[in-house]
Amino acid sequence: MKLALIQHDIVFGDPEANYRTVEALVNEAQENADVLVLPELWTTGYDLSRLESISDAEGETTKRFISRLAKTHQKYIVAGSIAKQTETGVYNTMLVFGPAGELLHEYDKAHLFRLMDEEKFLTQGDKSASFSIGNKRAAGVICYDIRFPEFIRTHMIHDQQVLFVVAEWPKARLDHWRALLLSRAIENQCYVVACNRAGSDPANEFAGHSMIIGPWGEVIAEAGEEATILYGEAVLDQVDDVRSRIPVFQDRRPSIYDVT
Ligand SMILES: NC(=O)CCC(=O)C(=O)O
Repeated sequence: MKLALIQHDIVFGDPEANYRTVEALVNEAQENADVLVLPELWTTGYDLSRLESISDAEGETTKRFISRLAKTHQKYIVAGSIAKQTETGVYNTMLVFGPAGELLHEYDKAHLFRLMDEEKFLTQGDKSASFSIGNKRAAGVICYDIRFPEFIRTHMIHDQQVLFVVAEWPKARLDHWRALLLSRAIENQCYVVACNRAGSDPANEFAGHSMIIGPWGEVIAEAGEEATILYGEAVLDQVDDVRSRIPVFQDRRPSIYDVT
């Protein structure tokens, strides 16, 4: 699986500008990738107080836009997340498209991050984060979700081999970002493909440092702080090798774990 992680600087509260940037970057990145990944809330950034006017009704505009790009280039696109307006509230929603332009998966961020006021403007979701890319099982979560190992584990126990993470993770906690991603990869013996944004908004400077980590915890590729496209490859058969070397999934004893 050849990957391209589009770590760009999001224009605050300006979906049209962000569509233009993402189209150019997808056109560039697709030449060297099978799967392209975008960051969290890439159409609006964290301009949460204006979501009434700038969020996407049912995600329809973004769905049409990404579907067209996926179909034109015949690639998978893990299209980060967007602010999706619905009758029950605005959700922070991940979209995944296949190479025929088909919507494969939609996931609403389950854990809202109070430090960035998400709970004041967004509604939390409770859908599954698991999906398939071709015949490979995967899961995809959004930023703060990576602080909940029990949530990630429930999405890795059915033979999922890769965990996608899309984020707007601030520079102030870069060390947490790296440690949490490495831990999720090592404990779940899976690839972690994590796309963060670059740049800043009125409240935060963001960390960049998108990462591709292998199932043994090895860093396959890591970006710096600046806007860039990070390329790398995931050899998914290696997941089975690692899981047979240290059979963590067979050795689990869920009957003695009380996480309630
Ligand atoms: N956008 C987010 O969910 C940020 C999460 C974060 O910064 C954290 O420390 O957790």
